[in-house]
Amino acid sequence: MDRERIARAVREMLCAIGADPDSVELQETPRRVAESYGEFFAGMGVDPGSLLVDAAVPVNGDTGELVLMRDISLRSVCEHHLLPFRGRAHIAYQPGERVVGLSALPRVVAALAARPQVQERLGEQIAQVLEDGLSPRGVVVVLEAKHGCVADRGVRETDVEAVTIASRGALADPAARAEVLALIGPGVERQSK
Ligand SMILES: Nc1nc2c(ncn2[C@@H]2O[C@H](COP(=O)(O)OP(=O)(O)OP(=O)(O)O)[C@@H](O)[C@H]2O)c(=O)[nH]1
Ligand SMILES: [Zn+2]
Repeated sequence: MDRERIARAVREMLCAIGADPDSVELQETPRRVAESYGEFFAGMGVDPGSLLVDAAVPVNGDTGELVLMRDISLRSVCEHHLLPFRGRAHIAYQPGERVVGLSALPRVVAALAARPQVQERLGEQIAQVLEDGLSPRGVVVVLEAKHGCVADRGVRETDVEAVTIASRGALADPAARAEVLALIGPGVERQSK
């Protein structure tokens, strides 16, 4: 990633809004924003499938029927406004032959989230990487997120959460999927109310 170029663009934006990028207060801001963008978009160029390649865990056939990782932190950036959206990802799969280390799943989420995204595509991409990498019998990916562009500008709905579902194979069946959704339960914020 070309951080110098990002910093130059941020300097230009500060000028465009009528601020002085050479002031004591703002002179480090282009560099800081460039560093932040380095984090936000660290998934650019990362092959998420490679994160599953060496992640197999030998279970000698004892895969269990369902693996669910609930409440994985989700941080991404919307491609429309370059504003953050964040929340939780829940990933369930019915194993075929392969089971991977649990920590591989948040890594796949993080790699795909660290790009300009829309929530629906992010969910579909996570589901597809699992489908391709694990050959599971079924996959469900549920994302729950609050979007900066919905909360802080535009309609300014500060509490709404977007929930999206992507599913594959046996878990695309509504009855099978309902069991997973029941295990995921209501959103954590609603649980605590
Ligand atoms: N489906 C979907 N929409 C998103 C996502 N992130 C942001 N948006 C929406 O993308 C839309 C962009 O709409 P545009 O009309 O092109 O841009 P805008 O005028 O800035 O949009 P408003 O937010 O409606 O003011 C808005 O409705 C956003 O709320 C996302 O992950 N998925
Ligand atoms: Zn947006």
